[in-house]
Amino acid sequence: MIQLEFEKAEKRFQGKTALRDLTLSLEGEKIVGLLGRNGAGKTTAMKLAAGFLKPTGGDVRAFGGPVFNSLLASANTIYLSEDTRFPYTLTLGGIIDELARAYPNFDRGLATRLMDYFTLPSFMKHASLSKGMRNTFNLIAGLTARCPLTLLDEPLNGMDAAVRKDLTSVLLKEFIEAPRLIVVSGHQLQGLEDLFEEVAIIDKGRLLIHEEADAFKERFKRISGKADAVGAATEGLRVLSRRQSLPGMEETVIEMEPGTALFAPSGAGLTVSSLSLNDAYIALTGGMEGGIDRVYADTARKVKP
Ligand SMILES: Nc1ncnc2c1ncn2[C@@H]1O[C@H](COP(=O)(O)OP(=O)(O)OP(=O)(O)O)[C@@H](O)[C@H]1O
Repeated sequence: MIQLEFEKAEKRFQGKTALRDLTLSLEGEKIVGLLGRNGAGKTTAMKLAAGFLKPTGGDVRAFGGPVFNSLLASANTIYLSEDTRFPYTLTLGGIIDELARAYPNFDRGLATRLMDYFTLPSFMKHASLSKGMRNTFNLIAGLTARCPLTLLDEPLNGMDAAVRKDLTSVLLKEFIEAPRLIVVSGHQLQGLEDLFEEVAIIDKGRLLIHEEADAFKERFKRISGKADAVGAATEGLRVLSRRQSLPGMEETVIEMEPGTALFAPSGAGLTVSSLSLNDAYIALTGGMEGGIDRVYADTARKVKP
């Protein structure tokens, strides 16, 4: 069974620690969402998993050993991001030929049909594609290579809504057709959320949470209503954000301990709703209390930064 393991993995770049003490085990055929804000360390973690970077501390292992400098790991892993470039001289058709030579499970017929569907002419050069087209081609290549470990870094960046929707379906169909461990990283993964079996959240270079996606989502609730009623219902709970929606009205996001239930008295006029996975992780990794409203309020009141 495929297993990707980070054990106290650390990556420093000239004094800057991008990732620290990351211990995370991803196991089996599933789609995992690796989420985090800008600069959290997602790409660094993905590149460590791909064996593109050498950890400066700890270990990253798959296929029976450390992935860095492992030919076995390279042959069984594919990493693609919007920054992935192919040799300038190759056309898209030429890249498909090379991928078919490199990856034994590569489904060339499907890759070609998907390229036709997404209007990616095989005579075009990769470098002349638009950002969205390049990412679409990279995602098609990454999925049809059918590698046991498939690492997709921000795969839907730059795509329009229709293409995002279609490629989300491709991702699901590909997983059903050829189950494998697919790790999808990003910070804007709307549409993909329902495909994740597990989520791992990185914040400021550290692992914050690794949990089943459904259990994770269930723990976050948005409670809105009259400010005093919201305050009473959320007393003693972990409040992640609180904002005034209208004068006297409040909207609060809370995180509950696993296995606990929320007591919201009926008749208090409270609305309790679940959060999307995206909203939940944003609330969890939120910056300053009060959000952007606070910046404007402080600026208006001339509070020193
Ligand atoms: N080659 C490098 N040299 C110096 N610092 C780096 C290098 N690569 C990444 N970093 C730093 O490491 C941190 C994590 O970067 P990383 O690209 O992994 O984040 P990310 O979560 O993928 O961010 P984003 O969502 O913005 O792409 C950032 O502070 C970044 O500036």
